[in-house]
Amino acid sequence: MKFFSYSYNSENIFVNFEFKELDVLKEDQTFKKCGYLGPKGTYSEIAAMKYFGENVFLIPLQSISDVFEMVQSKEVDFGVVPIENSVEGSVNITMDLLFEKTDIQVVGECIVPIKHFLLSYENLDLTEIKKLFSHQQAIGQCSKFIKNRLNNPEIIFTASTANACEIIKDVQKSAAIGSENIVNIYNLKVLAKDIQDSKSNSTRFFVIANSERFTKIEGTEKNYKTSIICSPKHNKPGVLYNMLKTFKEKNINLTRIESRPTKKQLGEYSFYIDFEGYKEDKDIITALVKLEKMSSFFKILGSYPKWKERE
Ligand SMILES: O=C(O)C(=O)C[C@]1(C(=O)O)C=C[C@@H](O)C=C1
Repeated sequence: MKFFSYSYNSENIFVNFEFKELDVLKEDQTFKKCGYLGPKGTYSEIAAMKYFGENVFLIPLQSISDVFEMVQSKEVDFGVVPIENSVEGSVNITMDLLFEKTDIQVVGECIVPIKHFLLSYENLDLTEIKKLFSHQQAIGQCSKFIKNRLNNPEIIFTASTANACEIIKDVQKSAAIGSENIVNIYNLKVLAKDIQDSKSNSTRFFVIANSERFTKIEGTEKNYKTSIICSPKHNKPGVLYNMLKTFKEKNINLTRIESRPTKKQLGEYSFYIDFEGYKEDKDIITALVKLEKMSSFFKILGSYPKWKERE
């Protein structure tokens, strides 16, 4: 497995990155390792720093799928992946990998306010931008700004916002959408600030770990959340109603419900449900046992302390 490695000049300005084999890190067991969607300067990195502080060694990876694989193979102890945004909704790749991958547990959540910047290596007027690069989620979160303030640039989706900043280096009259953090890393010019459509734009991230390794992260039981996935056994009237009734019967408060196609047959869905409480609470066990009996697919993703901003 490869990861990004960075070089900086004497003024601490990013000059280059290269891929290195992960083996070089295996020697260093002092820090826990956390993989995230890189390169350096992504919102995923901000989420990882916010969640772990100085307590982990951050390893930028090339895709969300690599983050899952590295956690699965225990090459890293944790992974941080985006799960949903307040404007654009679910991050489908993460949803699908949570469904598909075994040995993965959700052990934490983190919410990051997302403030997008329009960045370039050139001093351009907004209407001079011919090509605009960024992650699909970021482009979606700035759609009004792009439509109203730019002159219909070609839009190119990239693996991440930071990846967009690397690519535009070699493209004339181009700009990227990314975070404020990235400005100094790549020595970019800021063409516009706060360009997201919603002032309260924020993204929720999951912290994942290998289920074999994981021991409970401390929190007071009443402040836990649990995430599950279930697909109803039969497609008949009232199925979803009956599933949700099991939560009402035990007075369990749902905080999110989303669906994804099962990919087997049109019209068949899996439901991703988050609710308050710990997976080993008595009432929650009762509700989940009942729910599992109604499901053709059932998976407890994990219980984790509700996100609280730290002072
Ligand atoms: O590209 C990045 O910077 C990421 O960390 C990915 C990602 C996402 O997939 O939603 C994370 C937060 C923002 O919503 C935009 C992009």
